[in-house]
Amino acid sequence: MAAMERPFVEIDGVSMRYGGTEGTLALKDASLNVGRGEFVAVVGPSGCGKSTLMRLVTGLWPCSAGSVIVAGREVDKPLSMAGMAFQNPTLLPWRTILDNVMLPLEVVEPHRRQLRAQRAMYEDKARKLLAMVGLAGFEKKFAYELSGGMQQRASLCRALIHDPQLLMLDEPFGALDIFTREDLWEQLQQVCVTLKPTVILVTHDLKEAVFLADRVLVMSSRPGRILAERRVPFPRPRRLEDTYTPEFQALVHELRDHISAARKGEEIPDAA
Ligand SMILES: Nc1ncnc2c1ncn2[C@@H]1O[C@H](COP(=O)(O)OP(=O)(O)OP(=O)(O)O)[C@@H](O)[C@H]1O
Repeated sequence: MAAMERPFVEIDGVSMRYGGTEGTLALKDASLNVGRGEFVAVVGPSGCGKSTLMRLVTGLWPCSAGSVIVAGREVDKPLSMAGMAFQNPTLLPWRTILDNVMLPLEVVEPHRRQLRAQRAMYEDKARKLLAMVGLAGFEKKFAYELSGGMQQRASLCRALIHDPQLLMLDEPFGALDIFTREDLWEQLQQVCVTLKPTVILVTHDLKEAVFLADRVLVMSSRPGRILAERRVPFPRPRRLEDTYTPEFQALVHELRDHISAARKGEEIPDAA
């Protein structure tokens, strides 16, 4: 039998308290693993610690207890290998869209070293990513000239430009209308099928979680920990029409029941 591959992200017994011993306990004894190339969605009640979990995995905050290991290494500083996109696209207003997308290349090695000599190659790559999300022709525009959805697509390209092995998405489509959001789900799915990064997506949208993820993890109310997980059995590529099937809707409802129970501090016994 082939040896089991070590998970790409290993979170073991992590606790996190903001603001000293009397501060807010955001996470308590949270554990989860994510396989290399796996797409995991994290859902849960508001304020349960989802964004905190993202900050720990990317090394933006240290954990108070437990360990976070990514690609076999303990995370003890910000992870440059991760690509990140958040609810707010945070594009720099004085840079063109192309230059915004290329920003991580100025920071992350080995790209930083190679950028000057290979600028044309990197620009070509940025253009291809922009084209993949429907932004061909907008390279020289500034953020204020783009709609919110277009800015969000550009921020997704910026998260992907340095071929991140790990993609961390914290409600990246939360501020968008449903049509733009669904459009971006399909584009993100396409990007993931092509580039195969390991992805952790935080979302409040259960349909989004089931459409995109290989596995959905449900967190408890604060202090957060993983209460339940569901593997999403639907084959890829998934189509928006699939979201109307009884199987898809049943899974969304099951996750909703878990979150309702979590909000009341209850736990649904695992049927599996
Ligand atoms: N910088 C901070 N300082 C102090 N407390 C914080 C800080 N960031 C988050 N918290 C607290 O930690 C808890 C978890 O916050 P977090 O943002 O991780 O939750 P979340 O699940 O992402 O929330 P939401 O779903 O509403 O976005 C909350 O009670 C929040 O008030």
